[in-house]
Amino acid sequence: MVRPSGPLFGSVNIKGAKNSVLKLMAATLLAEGTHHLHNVPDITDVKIVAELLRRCGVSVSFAGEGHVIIEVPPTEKIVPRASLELVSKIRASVVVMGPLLARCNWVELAQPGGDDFGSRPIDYHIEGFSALGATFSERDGYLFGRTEGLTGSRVVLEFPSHTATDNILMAAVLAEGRTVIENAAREPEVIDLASMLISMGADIRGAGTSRIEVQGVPKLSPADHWVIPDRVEAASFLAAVAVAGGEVFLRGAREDHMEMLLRKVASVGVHIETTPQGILAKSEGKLKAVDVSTLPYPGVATDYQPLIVTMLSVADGTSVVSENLFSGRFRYVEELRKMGADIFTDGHHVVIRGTPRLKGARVQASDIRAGVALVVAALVADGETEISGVRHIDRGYERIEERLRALGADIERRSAQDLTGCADVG
Ligand SMILES: CC(=O)N[C@H]1[C@@H](OP(=O)(O)OP(=O)(O)OC[C@H]2O[C@@H](n3ccc(=O)[nH]c3=O)[C@H](O)[C@@H]2O)O[C@H](CO)[C@@H](O)[C@@H]1O
Ligand SMILES: C=C(OP(=O)(O)O)C(=O)O
Repeated sequence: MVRPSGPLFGSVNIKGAKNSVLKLMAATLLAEGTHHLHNVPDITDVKIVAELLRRCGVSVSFAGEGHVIIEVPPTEKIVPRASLELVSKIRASVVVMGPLLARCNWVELAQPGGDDFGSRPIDYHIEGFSALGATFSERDGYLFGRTEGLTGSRVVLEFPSHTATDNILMAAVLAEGRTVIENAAREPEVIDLASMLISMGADIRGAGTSRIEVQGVPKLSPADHWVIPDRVEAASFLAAVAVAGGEVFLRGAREDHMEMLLRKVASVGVHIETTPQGILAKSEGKLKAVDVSTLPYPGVATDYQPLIVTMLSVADGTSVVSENLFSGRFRYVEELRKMGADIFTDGHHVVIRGTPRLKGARVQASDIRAGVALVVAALVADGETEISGVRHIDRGYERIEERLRALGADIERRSAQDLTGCADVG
């Protein structure tokens, strides 16, 4: 439940990146022993990957304050299977494939289906593993991968897929010989994964560029690694300040990870100051229209798109936002319309005619960023907004309502029983 709150003030600690930590947890499978991860956010997706690792025979314990201890057994004690129950909860579970194939020479994974915003195939992952010498078969909705031992090869990605790059990288570090990944994803989270793998003894060059070279090593050692800050979480708080106005310090947020977004947000009318400790965002809540296209990193990420559209819904003028990664990522637009946004979609474009205020409504979060975008919209919506499907937000945001409330937002979490008329309350 959100009511308009006026400007936001204060400081918020940006937590560890969801899209990094899930891969780092999977990467621990590559080395026997005790791994330590720090700055791990307390979010549902982390709990699901922890459960997935446990079912593979790994021990995962949460030691408090973002410290997670992962104990990986010898190869013969690892069970390289990921069940439908877990894979269907979190698509990112596909990233256990690379490490399990590399470590155990086989893997069994429930086929990840579509997602909250459309079809998300894994053909690039499979093509990459096949180039390294794995073979695959399918039965009863499960994928079976086998290899006599992975061998380095040249992998050319048709598109710089983020998790395909992570997955192939993790498979390649223990493969025999040299692997080159061409048209690799360049996201900061790929660099974070490569840094952790290098600290474990992997030989990787070029992470963060389109060409990653890996020289396989026979064995890796356990990791002790700090997760990078979550740039999408930082952008979410930034969007909240942009629409509500105020001055908020995003402690830990890294300007070098979100340069293109910061440029766009500045052109919308938000004043940004960067310091080594984080990013200061100031806004009078008076925003200007701007056109935006989503692209792989270093372009403006698709994960920011619902937040950008929400900001532009209350900006002065008409904007066009083009979504170039996921065709189905506009489901929340209908919910923004219920809140009075003057907005329509045309193929992979959304046209937004800004209005000064929105109005409270009963709306439904369809995915993680859509959910948080509706929370942001509700900060400038007259009356009360009831957002259901909050479980999507909890996938990647730690106690979002408490942290927004600490900045002055009027927001509370109610249980399903407290809310009326909602079929699906997260
Ligand atoms: C856990 C995680 O890190 N999730 C992020 C990751 O998802 P994810 O890694 O799944 O997204 P990809 O970068 O793979 O997807 C990019 C595009 O490639 C297509 N594709 C991808 C793989 C494949 O085998 N075949 C194929 O056709 C996808 O359908 C999509 O159109 O990057 C996305 C794009 O920045 C982000 O929105 C997600 O938050
Ligand atoms: C789409 C996202 O995540 P996932 O790929 O895990 O669904 C996201 O983080 O915005």
